[in-house]
Amino acid sequence: MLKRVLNPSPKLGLHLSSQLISTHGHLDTVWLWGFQIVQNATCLPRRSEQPDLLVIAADMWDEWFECEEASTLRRSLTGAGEKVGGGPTRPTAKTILPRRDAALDPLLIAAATASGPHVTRNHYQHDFFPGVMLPQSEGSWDWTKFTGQDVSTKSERMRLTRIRNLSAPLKIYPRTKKSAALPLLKRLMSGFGSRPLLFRRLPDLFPIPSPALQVKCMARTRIPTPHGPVFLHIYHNNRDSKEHMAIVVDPAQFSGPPSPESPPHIRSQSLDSVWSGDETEMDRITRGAYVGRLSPASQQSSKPPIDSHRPTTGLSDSIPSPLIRIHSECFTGETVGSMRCDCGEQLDEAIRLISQPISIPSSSPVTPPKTIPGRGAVIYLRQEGRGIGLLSKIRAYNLQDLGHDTVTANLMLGHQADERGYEIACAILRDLGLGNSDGVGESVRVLTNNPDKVEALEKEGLRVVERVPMIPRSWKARDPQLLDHVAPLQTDDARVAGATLIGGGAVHGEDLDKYLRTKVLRMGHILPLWLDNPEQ
Ligand SMILES: Nc1nc2c(ncn2[C@@H]2O[C@H](COP(=O)(O)OP(=O)(O)OP(=O)(O)O)[C@@H](O)[C@H]2O)c(=O)[nH]1
Repeated sequence: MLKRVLNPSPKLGLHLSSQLISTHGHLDTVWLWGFQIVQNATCLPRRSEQPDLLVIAADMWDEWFECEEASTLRRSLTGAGEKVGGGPTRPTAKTILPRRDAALDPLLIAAATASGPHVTRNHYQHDFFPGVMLPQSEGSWDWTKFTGQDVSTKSERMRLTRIRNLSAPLKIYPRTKKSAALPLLKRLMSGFGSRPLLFRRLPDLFPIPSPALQVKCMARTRIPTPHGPVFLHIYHNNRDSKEHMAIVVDPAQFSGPPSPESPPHIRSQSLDSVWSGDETEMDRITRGAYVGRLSPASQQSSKPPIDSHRPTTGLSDSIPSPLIRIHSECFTGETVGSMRCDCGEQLDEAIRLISQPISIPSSSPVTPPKTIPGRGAVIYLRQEGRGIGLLSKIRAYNLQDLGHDTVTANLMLGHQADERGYEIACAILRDLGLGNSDGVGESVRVLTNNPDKVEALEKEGLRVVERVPMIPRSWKARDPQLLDHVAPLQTDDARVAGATLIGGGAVHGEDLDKYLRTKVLRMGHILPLWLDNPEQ
């Protein structure tokens, strides 16, 4: 029954669930999960993600609300009894929208109801399905009806006209608290049939408590880099479907367990824990829960609780806190080698700085200082384009070429200047025993010029003992005095260029200068501004 009401076109719904969830992580908005319920009401919650949107034919409302599946759904969403909060309010004529077609078109529904203003008609065409414009492709908007006939038929011509209408130039919808896309939704739905549809965000219907954030390290492995070995950790979480990462620098782990005077190893608690009673040694080793360096001759799985999670209160004050960086994904800067920004360079520089050996002064004048390997981590968050996504960032670049700066370009596209969040990063840091939250774990030094980042970390309860600036390499090259700002200090001659940074060395150029100036002048980044012309 629920299936019939919510999903008049099961084939379409199934396709959406599987394809969009797997390939369009940034669209994990409401309606998708709504469609998941449609497919199988018993599959909730999937990795604790909750649906937000329910699409239902208005004339089926009463029937749906009374049916057994709806009760099950309500119970599974709210974890409470049947009549939660008196139930949803009855639809009124005002809130009912005319239906556009006999079969629901989830692509349009998605476009119209996903909350971001980035979801425009253009977005619908280009992003949801690569083949959406091709009538013959499987991605055409209603392939349940697709019979392979050519476009000379009347219905095909009408459909193509509709699609063309949708390709009007990009229009920016202001971001509002509720769905910014309602006007778009109304326009999309108008003129197609008369059966009314209801759109309801599930949180409006039932108060759904959002689950506490959890992160879990799914796998870890050793990666040799030009700066030394690192351990790459892949994390899953129950907030989004992205694979965030931690790049841990801690080569001391190759030399056996730490002594009581040396700092603890930086290890993931969730990775080292036992996942199930029947987990074998090989299972643990394969997912990276091993100690030392893995080789054909050395295969020792970690046995929880392992030493790295011991309290650090007895540690010598002369051992500096681990150096960390919270880095946001930048495909253009890190993979393509774009010189519009310095993100690729920053990633490389962060790993280099964290890997620098640490000199610990001796308490006695006769004993020489001790050197320990560098230690810390880069938390690599999949928040491309300061959280607006790659597609919007690319559009923003075109607006920048028209003369707008990075902040204005974001705003013109209906985004905020910065849409990132650091909750997941903090949870990952805690899992690694870093951040000294609630008195557990070490406090950290953070590599950044962005004061908002430090504030966000501190708000999450992490203890930041120092902000270490990141000076762009090209600026350092122009003004050797700037070298003083980087600690631990290394001259450029001693720097090993990261092999992953396309072109190596420092990024530079007019575009980068504009970008960096905007960061300082409009985003409050703490960076001694390099000006070619001090009069400017
Ligand atoms: N929207 C937008 N994002 C950009 C642009 N250039 C780089 N980015 C993104 O900016 C993010 C890096 O953030 P930044 O603001 O450069 O630096 P930060 O991490 O806040 O600060 P630092 O820690 O000092 O580096 C990455 O996700 C990049 O993809 C741009 O022109 N527009």
